[in-house]
Amino acid sequence: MTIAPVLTIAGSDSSGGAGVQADLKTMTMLGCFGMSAITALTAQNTLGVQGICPVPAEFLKQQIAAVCEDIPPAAVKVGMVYDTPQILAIAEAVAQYQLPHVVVDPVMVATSGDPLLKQQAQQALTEQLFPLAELLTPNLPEAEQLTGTSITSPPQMEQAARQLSETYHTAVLLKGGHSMGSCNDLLYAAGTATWFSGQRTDAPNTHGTGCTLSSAIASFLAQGASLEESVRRGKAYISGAIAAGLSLGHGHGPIAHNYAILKKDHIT
Ligand SMILES: Nc1ncnc2c1ncn2[C@@H]1O[C@H](COP(=O)(O)OP(=O)(O)O)[C@@H](O)[C@H]1O
Ligand SMILES: Cc1ncc(COP(=O)(O)OP(=O)(O)O)c(N)n1
Repeated sequence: MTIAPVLTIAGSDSSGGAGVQADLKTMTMLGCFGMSAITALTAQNTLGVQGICPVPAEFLKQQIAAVCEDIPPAAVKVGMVYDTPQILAIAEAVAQYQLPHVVVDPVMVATSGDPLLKQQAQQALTEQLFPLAELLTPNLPEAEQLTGTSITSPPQMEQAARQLSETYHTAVLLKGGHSMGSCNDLLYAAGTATWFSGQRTDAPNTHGTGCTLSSAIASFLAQGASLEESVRRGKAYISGAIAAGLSLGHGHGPIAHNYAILKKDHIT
């Protein structure tokens, strides 16, 4: 029996909705073998982030080496990274192990408003990590911060995705979850813009949607799908997991990663 191994390099979310926990659930549900190198422990729930305990860069490197020297991943998702030494360690590992299909979710601030990346590390993230990615998956606030522009319309989304793609020589999926209307995402790859439309589910429970989408795309890439097909299937998975209507916690609750095997009546 063979199964595509996928590595997530990301932070731990104690409440299980985002970060490494969301990534491993996603990879498992999509038929991959999930592996992890943890950048930070967060004390977090649906109301916000109460604490962050970063992992030393040397130990992060040791985790990545332990995985790559034994079970080489077929794709890698990079999520929350905390500081510049961690970013340099990841960039070094990507080069050293020639890691394939690197999907970088530029997590800067949680939806709760809590910062997850040290402010001084943004330059290292864009200069060291972005150019190594096959795909970047910013949300609208992240794309606004990265381009220094305001993005409030589909043409502005196209302009921003193109700017990021040309600056960092990589494909960009600009996610529309933070827009007011439909949840349409834009893939800009090799000079071509492709829209992936999505109906908005009118519910506050979207904790971990970005983590889930990026690890779903990495999972499909690991299984040999093209970038466009991976985004299409990732979008279908995230839409179903949100629409399932899981309701947990007192704030922005998590989504149902295992919706495909749950009976609707059992989702509370
Ligand atoms: N309420 C919603 N209904 C349907 N899809 C959503 C909703 N919120 C976000 N999405 C989708 O979830 C994915 C993650 O997007 P987004 O929430 O913008 O990212 P992030 O979690 O990084 O802030 C995108 O495909 C987006 O369109
Ligand atoms: C440990 C950890 N990593 C990433 C996030 C951000 O998750 P994301 O899916 O981008 O969005 P929200 O959950 O903030 O809506 C996180 N919260 N924790």
